[in-house]
Amino acid sequence: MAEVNGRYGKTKVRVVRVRKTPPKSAGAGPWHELMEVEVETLLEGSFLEAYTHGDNGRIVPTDTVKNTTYVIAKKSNFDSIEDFGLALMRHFLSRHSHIDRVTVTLTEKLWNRLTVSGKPHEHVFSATGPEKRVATCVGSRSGPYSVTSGIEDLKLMKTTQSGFEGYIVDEYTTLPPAKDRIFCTKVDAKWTYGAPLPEGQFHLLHDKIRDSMMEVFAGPPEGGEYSPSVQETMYKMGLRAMEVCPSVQSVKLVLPNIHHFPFDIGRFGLTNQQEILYPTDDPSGLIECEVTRARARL
Ligand SMILES: O=c1[nH]c(=O)c2[nH]c(=O)[nH]c2[nH]1
Repeated sequence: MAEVNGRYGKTKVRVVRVRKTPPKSAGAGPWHELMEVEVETLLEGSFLEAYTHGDNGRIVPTDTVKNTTYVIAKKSNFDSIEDFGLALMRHFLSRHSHIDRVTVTLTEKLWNRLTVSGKPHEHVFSATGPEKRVATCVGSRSGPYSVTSGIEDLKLMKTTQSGFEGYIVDEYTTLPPAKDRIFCTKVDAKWTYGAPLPEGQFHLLHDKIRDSMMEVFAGPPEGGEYSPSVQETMYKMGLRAMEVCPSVQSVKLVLPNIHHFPFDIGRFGLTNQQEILYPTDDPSGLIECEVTRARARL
């Protein structure tokens, strides 16, 4: 005997939504808002006879999943990818009683409103990147809905106030201790909200959490703050995110350490105080951390 489990849906559904609202001032044109998002929706439920017997009677076609993504984009007046994902998830759970669980994963490519002659333009935007906003919304019939939000591909570099010393030295160690080095990384941060979900607030919270983590990475504007390792800095970033947003239950960070080696200009009679460097993409350090809120004692 064999057991079967399966889920299916549509991936890489690309949606651009232009939200059109009335002019902000007399004589101005309508005010547009732009969102570009790639959506993946996966369904689980009582349709396994499609796998075992070729019976498609309980299959919502993946083509319909794609079309529904565009319809919900039009019908639901969402402010954030999280609210879009929740609307899509709720649609499938309420429409089809045999669907038990829906997972919607959204990746937003960011656009900035263009400033022209010092004024924000009503309907012209410039692409930013490679930073992306991401979210995964999971809804099951039996349990609470869950939302994990995050940032991917945000490249950061700190040109001082970082070092790495005091590590294990053995016969294979060549790394010199550093009191001053470059700290360059590409932030992948994911945080999970607890119940009740902050629906309608995700956009604001994203900015608040992102800012709080950037503040920790950077330190104060004058003088910054010394980072003794990627490990310590990312732990503090996770802690701060939970501090500024009480509904965040855990934060997971994955930070590569993108190495920048000082180029040896000493050979030419010049000194190099972390001024002339060569970056290497491969290999990089890869450092992960998950910080979870301690449960209150009963
Ligand atoms: O912040 C760092 N953490 C490490 O674990 C490590 N290892 C290494 O070679 N350089 C660094 N830097």
